[in-house]
Amino acid sequence: MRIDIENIRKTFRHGTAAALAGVDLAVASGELVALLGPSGSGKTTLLRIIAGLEFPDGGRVLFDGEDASALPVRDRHVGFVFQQYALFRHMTVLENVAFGLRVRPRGTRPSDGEIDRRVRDLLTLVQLEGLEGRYPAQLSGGQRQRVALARALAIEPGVLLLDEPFGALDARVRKDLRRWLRDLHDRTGHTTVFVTHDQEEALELADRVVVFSQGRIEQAGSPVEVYDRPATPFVYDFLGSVNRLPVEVRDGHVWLEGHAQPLANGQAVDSTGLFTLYARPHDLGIADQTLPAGDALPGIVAAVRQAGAVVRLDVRVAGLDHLVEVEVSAGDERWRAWKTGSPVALVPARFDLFPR
Ligand SMILES: Nc1ncnc2c1ncn2[C@@H]1O[C@H](COP(=O)(O)OP(=O)(O)OP(=O)(O)O)[C@@H](O)[C@H]1O
Repeated sequence: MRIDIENIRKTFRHGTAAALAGVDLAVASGELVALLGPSGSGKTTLLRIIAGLEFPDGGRVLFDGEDASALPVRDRHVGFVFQQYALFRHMTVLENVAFGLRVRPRGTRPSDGEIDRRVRDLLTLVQLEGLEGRYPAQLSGGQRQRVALARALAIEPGVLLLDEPFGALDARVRKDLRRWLRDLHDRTGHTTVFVTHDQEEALELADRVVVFSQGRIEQAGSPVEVYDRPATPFVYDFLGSVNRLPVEVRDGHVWLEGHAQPLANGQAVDSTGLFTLYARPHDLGIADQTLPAGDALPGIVAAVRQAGAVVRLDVRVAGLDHLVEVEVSAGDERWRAWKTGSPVALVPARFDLFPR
């Protein structure tokens, strides 16, 4: 099922600012989309509006081109897993998953045999065969999440909505469930929208990441797009580490304030004025001292840390009140020669400039 969200606005009665200040988003049928953003940015409100648990002040939600804005939850055919809608404690796994089908009106309710067959198929799909008779208290956190997903899938929804589905679980289980959910999605092809404030979860799991800030979409794009080509300083900061350098652009070159040597290895820049240069630690190269340094920024190594396959350096640059973070591959053997106090020359291989 395709979802179109058109100019959705919502202000809560006691809220000071708009929870959603005009949001447009199209989710293609079968797409897996992550809504990512800091706490309070409006992600859950949008998910609840898609589900029909909340109504907007303005704007429309369309399912497959049909206006669903006025439809109540039960007529939207959405399956959802919200943290506050926990499993029923007094029901077994089997009963929990069957619940959505059993409460259907007589005319549309499948037979008992059909419900049983469907529930057992789903438990196989979520890899919980053999646990049908257990109660939620007798399951691990990850198993409970999978029961909740099976329960959401049981009604054969057109859309699956997940609010921080793995939020309360430890890192290891989250990682396993993430891989499992991606696999499940690829097999079932449900249009899925999930909310997370975990960047890694969004980047690893989703086809498309929608970054929220203060009730607005900052950027929507593939994980590679939002990570490698952030549209705004906010997206740069929110998705991973970034260095910010105060620079001036003149004569087609980038100059760090107070430095006589241009930066950026001769890359032509056509604007002029004062900017902040944004560069990820792994996009800052270290010039080989045996070659002419070219346009590079001299600095002194303040710390070297190896973390598995990467090596992180903190570099002190004259005139900057913070250290510059650089990341190189541990496969680059040069790092073994770098010690605290070593002189190095930084070259931003890839960067963005935002006006100050
Ligand atoms: N029922 C409500 N009544 C009043 N204000 C609300 C209500 N629900 C949400 N808000 C406010 O709307 C804004 C957006 O909240 P929302 O829950 O959508 O954010 P979120 O991005 O999902 O955050 P989190 O990651 O913390 O869940 C916040 O300022 C929040 O305080």
